Amino acid sequence: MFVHAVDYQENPWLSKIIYLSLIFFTFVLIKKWFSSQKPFKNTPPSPPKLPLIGNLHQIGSKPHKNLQSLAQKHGPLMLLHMGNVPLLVVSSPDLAEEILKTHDPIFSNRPKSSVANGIYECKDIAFSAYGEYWRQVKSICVFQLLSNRKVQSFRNVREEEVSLMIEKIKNSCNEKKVINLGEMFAFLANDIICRVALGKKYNDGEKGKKFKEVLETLGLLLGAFNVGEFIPWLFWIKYVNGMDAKVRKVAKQIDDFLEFVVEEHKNEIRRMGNEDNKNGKDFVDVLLEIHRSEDSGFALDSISIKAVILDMFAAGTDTTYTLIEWTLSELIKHKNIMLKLKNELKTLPKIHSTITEDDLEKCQYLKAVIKESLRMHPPLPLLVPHESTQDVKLLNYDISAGTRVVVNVWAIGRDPSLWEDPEKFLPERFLNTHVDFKGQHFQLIPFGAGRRGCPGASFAMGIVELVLANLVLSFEFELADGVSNEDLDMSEGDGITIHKKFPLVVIASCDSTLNL
Ligand code: HEM
Repeated sequence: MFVHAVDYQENPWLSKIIYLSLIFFTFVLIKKWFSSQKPFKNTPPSPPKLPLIGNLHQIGSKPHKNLQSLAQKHGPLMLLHMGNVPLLVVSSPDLAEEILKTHDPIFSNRPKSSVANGIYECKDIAFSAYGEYWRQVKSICVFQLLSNRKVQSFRNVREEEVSLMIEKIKNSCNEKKVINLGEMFAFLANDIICRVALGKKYNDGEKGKKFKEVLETLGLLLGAFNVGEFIPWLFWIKYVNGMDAKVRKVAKQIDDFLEFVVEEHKNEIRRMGNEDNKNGKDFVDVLLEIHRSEDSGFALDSISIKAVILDMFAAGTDTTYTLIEWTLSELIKHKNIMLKLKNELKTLPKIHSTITEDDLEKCQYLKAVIKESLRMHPPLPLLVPHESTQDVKLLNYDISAGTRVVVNVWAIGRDPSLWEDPEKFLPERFLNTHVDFKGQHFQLIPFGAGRRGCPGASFAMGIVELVLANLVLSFEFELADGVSNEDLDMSEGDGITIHKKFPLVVIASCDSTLNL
């Protein structure tokens, strides 16, 4: 076969056709290139970003504060780029409602966390992907572990543990001992959750003590920055900087302890012959019952049981104790508010040596104080990140599937267009209003809202109200080292849960006006 060379000069039409085809082809290529670079999407305003890292450098150690400053410049719906990952930052109640109510099903996924994945393969409630598995474990949590009836059934546990703590503080009064209340609240929250979830405190033995320490490490790891989650080709850094090894170690320690607890429960049930013979079922009992039950229609395997139990500690301890610590700190700092609350507690129909939960229903000022504390010091200032599963429009902006979303609850709580004097602690603003934290009023959503909202709010409130009421009624507090109460340092620490930077350390004296 022989192909002739074409003489273009002899055939001018052919050269024109080739020339036009080339122009057309180049035009198509350029268009394609541009559309792959810029999909002509109307994306929300973004701060300028750096190559490779995007806006990662603007997050800092206090993300809620830095994101608030950025939102003040770029608006309440802002798109950042964390390396390769788009991050939508929401800082107004209306937009929070769009995410957590109007488009809730689209935004109910969680981004994959390599730490949670390394512990129980994200089979817990907080980190599992939105889907059938999450729906099943969340519904077990809402209806069988943390329902109002179940929370009520643990009332004696709360009252006993709070009484024990009050006794401990009373004993320190005579000697004018300096006490670290921050630490006491952490032990209290942990002990209550231990008894409710595992059936006993486990704080005497080595295993229990170690578990508390391991949980603290887990909290740090969950809050630690893992660059590989944002810049995928840097995935190997976690192997070099020791993060992967730490996660494996913590995972093993957690599993050793929870496996031991679950086995103990199984043995006890075997000994009794039937789980129904057991008085007062704890969470492990309830989960084992579902595991065994054939008609629940859901296979709860042993990893899921341990993952759900772990969630109760990881999500419930830190958040609850930090709220108690911030609220008491605000009360100590504001003498007039402390007095007003004391007076409300003293007017309860009957003063017991300790207040019980029945009395608390009537305490409107106590409830207002706690709401004000949640407004100013939401324990999780950025909610837990959500992730969109479909493209969606918000305020006419295009939001792509796979975008991470954080709601800056802290910034909403301090927005001067929503709250008068937002930097002042004024519980009165919550008297005579219906504004509550149960996920209906988007200016106050410290527990989130919608499908992914916190299932532990009433459990936590049961503890927080009881502790504060008893402390305020029973004691006067002064700060150690002669610092005046008004000068109490209210700086925030770092981490996903915001604690006080310096724990609340006080000298307590028994309130002389009470006949205790
Ligand atoms: C003052 C105490 C507490 C606060 C402020 C709090 C706050 C929150 C927040 C903001 C979320 C994420 C909501 C979202 O993603 O939109 C959450 C989720 C969760 N909380 Fe709480 N929480 C508290 C106590 C508790 C307690 C005591 C428990 C259990 C004993 C608990 C269990 C959970 C669980 C399992 C989730 C995950 C829900 C899901 O992803 O579907 N929390 N909490």
